Amino acid sequence: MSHDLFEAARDAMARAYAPYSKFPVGAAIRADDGKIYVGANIENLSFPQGWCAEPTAIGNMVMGGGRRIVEMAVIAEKLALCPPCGGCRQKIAEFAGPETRVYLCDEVGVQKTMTMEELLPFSFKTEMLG
Ligand SMILES: O=c1ccn([C@H]2C[C@H](O)[C@@H](CO)O2)c(=O)[nH]1
Ligand SMILES: [Zn+2]
Repeated sequence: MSHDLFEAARDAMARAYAPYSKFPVGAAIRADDGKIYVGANIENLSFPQGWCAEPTAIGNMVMGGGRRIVEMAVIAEKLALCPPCGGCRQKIAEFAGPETRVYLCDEVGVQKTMTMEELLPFSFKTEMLG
């Protein structure tokens, strides 16, 4: 992964709105249009109404004209690694393939690389709709 994706995720993390958890998360997507789309978690006083960094980045990608995730970086301030939560894995999978790589980063750089198949094995597939 090139350094620009990591730096984009780190910059996005700095813009997180996480006054309740104090757990800022940043995400950066390199999309099929060649652009980088970023997101951070955005919390709410009504706690369940807040959302994760990954869907912010996905929303920015879709609205910006990107359609597929080529690769993605996720970073959190307080953990060595921030594995995407279950809901985020399903959301990422919608725009990714089994070999799409997700880079789990700390403030130094990429610490772990995972494929979507590793993050979300035996996932619900469109074929199952019949
Ligand atoms: O994959 C994840 C997991 C958690 N969070 C956010 C949600 C919440 O604002 C904070 C603490 O759970 O971290 C993310 O952004 N992405
Ligand atoms: Zn999540």
